[in-house]
Amino acid sequence: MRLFTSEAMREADAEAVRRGYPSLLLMEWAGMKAARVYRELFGKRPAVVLAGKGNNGGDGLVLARHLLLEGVEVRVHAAEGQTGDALLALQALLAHGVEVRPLEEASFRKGEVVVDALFGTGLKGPLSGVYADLVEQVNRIGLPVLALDLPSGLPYAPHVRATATVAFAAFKTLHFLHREACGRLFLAEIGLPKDLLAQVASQLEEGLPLLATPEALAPLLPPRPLTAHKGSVGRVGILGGYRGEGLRYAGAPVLAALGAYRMGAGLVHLVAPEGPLEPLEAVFHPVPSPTLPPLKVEALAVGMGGGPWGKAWALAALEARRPVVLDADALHLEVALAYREAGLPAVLTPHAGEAARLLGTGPEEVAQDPLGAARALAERTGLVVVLKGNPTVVAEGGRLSLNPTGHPALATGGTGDVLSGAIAALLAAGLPPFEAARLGVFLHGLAGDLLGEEKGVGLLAREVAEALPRARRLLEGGQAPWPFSRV
Ligand SMILES: NC(=O)C1=CN([C@@H]2O[C@H](COP(=O)(O)OP(=O)(O)OC[C@H]3O[C@@H](n4cnc5c(N)ncnc54)[C@H](OP(=O)(O)O)[C@@H]3O)[C@@H](O)[C@H]2O)[C@@H](O)CC1
Ligand SMILES: [K+]
Repeated sequence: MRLFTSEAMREADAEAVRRGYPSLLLMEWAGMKAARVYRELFGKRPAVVLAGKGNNGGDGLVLARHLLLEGVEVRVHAAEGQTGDALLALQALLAHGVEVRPLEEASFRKGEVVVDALFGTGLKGPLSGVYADLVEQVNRIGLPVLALDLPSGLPYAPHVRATATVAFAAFKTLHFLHREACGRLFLAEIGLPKDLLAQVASQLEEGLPLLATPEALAPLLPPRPLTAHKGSVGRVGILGGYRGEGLRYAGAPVLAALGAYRMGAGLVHLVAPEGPLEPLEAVFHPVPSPTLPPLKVEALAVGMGGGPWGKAWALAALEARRPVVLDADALHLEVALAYREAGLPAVLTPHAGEAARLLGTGPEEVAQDPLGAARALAERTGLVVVLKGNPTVVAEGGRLSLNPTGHPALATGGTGDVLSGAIAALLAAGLPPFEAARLGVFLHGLAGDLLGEEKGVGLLAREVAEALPRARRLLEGGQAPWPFSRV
């Protein structure tokens, strides 16, 4: 599924009009579908609708009319100065005898639901003055909020924090970059000519990001035939760990090994300094320094807990000439460029801080624009980039994919090591790096979701590895939960 930008959405709107499709019909459907979501979530609770003067406000005025017709008590506060379709929506509402009061006089009553129809895709900069005050008041007041198309103010601050958001025609990247502000997500089809969105998406020079959906990912799962044996389904080498200068990183490679096995690896070779013999299922290659012993593997994960050895591990692993996941201490520009030079498929898995170091910017800049940062790093290195965060972004060249799974409980030591091992297992099973990264990230996030729901905060990384088979089975069985509902 493609995620639209505001510009792409405007282009879709314009293309519909060029084809002779009346835009008022789109607005009518949008308001009607939003009213349907309102009734589903809030029944007959009274509504207070806040409408801007643009088309987002127009959608809100249509919703007000539909709620009214269904017997819901509605109060409306609207900005002045509607034109075009929004003006027609206002006239239709006034014809029902509804009083429309100024936005400045907006007030809120106990038991009401706020409908946020102030701004959608047409917002051009941060809110200020009366709009900023209103949005802050809505957030403070604690009533449930249904946002139309986008929570008003996004991507800037302040913005509405909604209970639920109904996206019209397509999801926008903002919905998945700001999940917390959107609440529950609904996608409303609003009657655009059938092939139009796909046509607009295909014409854009800079491709639209993908959303990683169960539908797209399930077919990538490596098959497990009856004849499978441990040498036929992917063998993984893990190179990591560090011992010296009063420091010892022993756990990270073990967690990566668990991630690989739980993602279905047939055999894991663990190359690490002398340490605990875990997991029992691995083949151990204790080494006194970062070197590459002869290994029969189809893919490698390198760098977890490597500390000052990280770069040496990564450069040594070049000799294996296998697809590789480069994580943590192996993340250096020089290393990435060496893999590119060697023509070896590699997946880099930085968090915001590591990505900032590789790009020569600050973590704040990366967090502000994760799509741009992931794309820039993928272009600079020529490799696949998994920029970990909420959401995690996977990039390869100009291709971008946002991941909708993942739980705040995953923010704990070692979960990144599990992810590296899991992606390496998928590489070893033969998936191309972009696909291995998308699938690994999705299942790792889903494992976190399952555990987060059951146990809440306080997970151990090894538990995330243990939950990977359950996540995989849900995806295989077509039961991986959708991150949204359609109306
Ligand atoms: N695409 C589709 O297929 C369909 C789209 N639909 C709907 O249309 C929505 C987009 O509508 P839109 O383009 O009219 O923009 P919208 O979000 O209402 O805001 C524009 C207004 O905001 C103002 N304004 C801007 N920045 C500001 C600021 N910082 N601070 C203060 N004011 C600011 C700006 O003022 P101006 O700059 O023009 O003076 C203008 O008045 C979309 O989200 C969806 O809900 C549906 O109806 C069905 C089909
Ligand atoms: K809105």
